[in-house]
Amino acid sequence: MAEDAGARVVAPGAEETERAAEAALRPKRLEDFVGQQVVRGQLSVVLRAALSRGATPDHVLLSGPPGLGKTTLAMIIAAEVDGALRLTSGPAIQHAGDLAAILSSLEEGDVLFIDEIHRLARTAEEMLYLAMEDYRVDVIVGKGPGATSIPLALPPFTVVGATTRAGLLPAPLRDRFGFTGHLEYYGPEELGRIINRSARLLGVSVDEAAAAELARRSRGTPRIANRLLRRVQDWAQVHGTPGRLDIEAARGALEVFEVDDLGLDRLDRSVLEALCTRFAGAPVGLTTLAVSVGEEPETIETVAEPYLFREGLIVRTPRGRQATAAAFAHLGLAAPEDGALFT
Ligand SMILES: Nc1ncnc2c1ncn2[C@@H]1O[C@H](COP(=O)(O)OP(=O)(O)OP(=O)(O)O)[C@@H](O)[C@H]1O
Ligand SMILES: [Mg+2]
Repeated sequence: MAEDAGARVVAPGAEETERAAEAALRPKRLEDFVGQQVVRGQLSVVLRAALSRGATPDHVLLSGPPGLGKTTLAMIIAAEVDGALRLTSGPAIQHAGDLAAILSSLEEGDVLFIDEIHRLARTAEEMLYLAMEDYRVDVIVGKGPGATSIPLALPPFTVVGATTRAGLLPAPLRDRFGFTGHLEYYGPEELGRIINRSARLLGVSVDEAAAAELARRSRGTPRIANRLLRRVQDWAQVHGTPGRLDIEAARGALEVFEVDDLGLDRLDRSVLEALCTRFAGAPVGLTTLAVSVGEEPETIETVAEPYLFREGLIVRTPRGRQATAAAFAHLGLAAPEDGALFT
């Protein structure tokens, strides 16, 4: 999700240059992880049970839109069970051999984090099934007809998979995770807590009104909340009092960086505009919509749509995506009167 994050301040993807800033704000333990009550509670039981049994915890799958804390939770899991964290990702594993090399170097109690696990190569997927279920990997030695496969036993370890597209995971892979946590968008109160925590870590003071304004406009996403906070810090540095983030600084930064009243970014708005204006409120297929706003269908589906659905700005009908009356209202447009709208 890193492609276009630089262009839009509220894009939920993480950019390379932002990694350090993000790492500094990442909670390290489960108790510092704000919100996600359900997943946090479930994970806490899974981890504590394993710890008290002296066993490695079951494999964990984390799914949800970008920026909600999947990578953060993977790191927390490793810290909580005191296991070494090994990081890789679906796209980084081009061949089964790449995965075999990683698996055969694992040590007991390691936590293997596989980001974007839905993009794993098919051959690697099959190898992973075996490794997750039987703690075994078949290493192929030699080439052609003379190649032989040598089974290698692996020490017990935990796979933590992360995906923005749980629906794309083949069922056999999904079934090998003992626990699946679905991360949901955060509410304003939780985002407010995250903003206050981050401000403390950044050594700036943010007043209540400013924190509330940022929380409301962070698109339910901690990554965006933290990013907006840093932009407000910039604004205060240039136009206000350095280190003092008040409502004026918050509003100033939000205006400069074009974050609208609902926290929608340019992509969100261009999706809404296409649905409301170009297609006049009629249902539109995903591919047509993607072409119309000049983005990949996957980006529309994983980055923009989940939040627009949640906010009731669009609905999915059997004939495609459709803008709601709330979308027309948000754009300041009159909704069509012929009852064509879904809601
Ligand atoms: N519950 C939380 N409490 C505090 N901070 C959080 C929380 N969740 C996420 N963050 C912050 O948001 C940032 C983004 O989180 P993270 O990288 O874990 O998202 P992700 O789900 O892995 O996103 P992606 O799908 O893009 O990989 C982190 O830097 C972290 O500081
Ligand atoms: Mg991540």
